Amino acid sequence: MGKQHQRIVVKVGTSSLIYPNGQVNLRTIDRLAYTLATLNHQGYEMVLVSSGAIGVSLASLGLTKRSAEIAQQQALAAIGQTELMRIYSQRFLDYQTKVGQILLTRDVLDYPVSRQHILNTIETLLGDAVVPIINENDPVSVDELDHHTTFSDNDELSAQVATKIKADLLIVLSDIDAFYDRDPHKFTDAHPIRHVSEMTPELEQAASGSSTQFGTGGMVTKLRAAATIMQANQHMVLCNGRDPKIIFQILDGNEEVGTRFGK
Ligand SMILES: Nc1ncnc2c1ncn2[C@@H]1O[C@H](COP(=O)(O)OP(=O)(O)O)[C@@H](O)[C@H]1O
Ligand SMILES: N[C@@H](CCC(=O)OP(=O)(O)O)C(=O)O
Repeated sequence: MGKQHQRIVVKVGTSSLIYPNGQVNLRTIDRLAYTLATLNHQGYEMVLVSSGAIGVSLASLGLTKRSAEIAQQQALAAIGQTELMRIYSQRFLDYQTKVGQILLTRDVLDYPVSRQHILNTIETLLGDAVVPIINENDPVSVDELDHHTTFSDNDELSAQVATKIKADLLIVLSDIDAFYDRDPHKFTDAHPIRHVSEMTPELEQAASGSSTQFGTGGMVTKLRAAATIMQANQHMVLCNGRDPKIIFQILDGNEEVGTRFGK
């Protein structure tokens, strides 16, 4: 790895952005902004796929649990997305970097015309050294019989974006150090796997769902994202988002950090 990676997509999950007590983790968000802005100044093209709209909304409303009702969740996302972007644009501006918001549904990337418009927008933002911040457009994402607009998860969304914009690397920041041979939150003897060069049924069996309060997809969706990336002959690193400065180590070629997916 190293400097040949010029276009980087970073995905950050809710469990990195929200403390277990429900408060917004401003420390991580600040370090994320610092890291991406620094790399942007060094000439990397940085794209951020950020979850957290619902988590930030729950925090601002003083709630601890998301409602099971779809319309309620969509309303929460509508409230939280503006707050999330307010925090990001403020922090990135502290580091002299502008951000632009892009909200996507699956159909937008599936249809060639809308896909091309989105790609043009992202290219233009990157050309102007602006960091696109992408999330699913939750208030309009629904799965009905003949109308599939949802990504299963932001892990999937980040992999779709990374393949469409031909990113050199997708970095998935989670609340866990690496992909393990089984869920380390359930098994204390789990071992980290440092490099995955091909998907196997054993690896798929090792991945289970989220065991945190606010995360959604767990390792299952991260492994699916990795499969999408590897099919496109691209690369992905899964690592701990506690301190996003870990991204510097990854780009410096430190192979002891997280799990690398790809040849
Ligand atoms: N094989 C595995 N290796 C690592 N983590 C796993 C594994 N299987 C399940 N997990 C769980 O996946 C969680 C991360 O997913 P999730 O909570 O959805 O986070 P995020 O908000 O970052 O998307 C971990 O905290 C862990 O409990
Ligand atoms: N679009 C949702 C995120 C859904 C999601 O994929 O969350 P996560 O598993 O934390 O990456 C939100 O912003 O709350």
